[in-house]
Amino acid sequence: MNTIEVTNLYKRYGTTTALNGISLSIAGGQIYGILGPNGSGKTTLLKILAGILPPSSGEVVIDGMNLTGNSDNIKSITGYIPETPALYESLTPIEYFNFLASVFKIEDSVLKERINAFSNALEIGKYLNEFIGSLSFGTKQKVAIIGSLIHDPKIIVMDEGMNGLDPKSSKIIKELLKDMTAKGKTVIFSTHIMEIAETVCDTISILYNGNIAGTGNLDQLKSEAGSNNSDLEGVFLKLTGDEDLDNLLDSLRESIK
Ligand SMILES: Nc1ncnc2c1ncn2[C@@H]1O[C@H](COP(=O)(O)OP(=O)(O)OP(=O)(O)O)[C@@H](O)[C@H]1O
Repeated sequence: MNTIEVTNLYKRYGTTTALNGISLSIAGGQIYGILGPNGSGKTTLLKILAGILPPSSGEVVIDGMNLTGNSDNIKSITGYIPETPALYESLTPIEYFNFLASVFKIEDSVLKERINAFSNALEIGKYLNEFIGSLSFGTKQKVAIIGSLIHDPKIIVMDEGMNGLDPKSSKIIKELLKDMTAKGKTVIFSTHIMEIAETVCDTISILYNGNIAGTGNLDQLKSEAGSNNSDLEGVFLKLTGDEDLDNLLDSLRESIK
């Protein structure tokens, strides 16, 4: 069974159509990448999948539950890492994790074990009692990631969640995501970093102007784009309209000489 079925999904903000009737099937136990140029609808899609933004129309079924009327249940099985961590600056990470533990009813001993394991792996032990507002962007991102995983969610939704992480932490998170999918969990994440998408994702969907421009593994995307010799960047550019790239570069070079 697919963990997530999206059918004919639309999201409109006033006169802007951010998602233009997209359909997707996301099988469980895989890492699913959402790529797309700026403004193509990635954040909108991920927020809808995380149950924090209502669609305008269309159907989303997650783990057998229709999103409409079940967003609380869906939130309880989902961990969402936003593009920019929205954390309580006046709490310490420990206070923030304790708050989440009370929301998700996590036992003390389990909570302690998870905090220890995550904070050792991501090397944030010395910041656990500092105010979140005083932490660097990358450390806040680590706190947000730990917070989103603290209730052991079945589905992890990351919006450019590896932004700001140093190479070691990024490697640890990538390995952790692979371990999680090996245990049957599903990870959906957006990124602009082709290397991450290419090395981590089992399946990739490329969004363009609120539509799906292509879906599949790298080989399937290459044949969809008709560019068998390209890497993911080449495929991405092909599927998202690279026709005027040379003209844009030429006129830029003209203007800076
Ligand atoms: N709250 C909002 N109100 C009005 N328009 C919005 C809102 N959020 C997003 N949009 C618009 O919807 C479209 C899709 O935006 P979205 O943030 O989903 O794209 P994205 O692919 O995540 O972009 P980026 O790569 O820049 O983060 C854009 O045209 C954007 O301006």
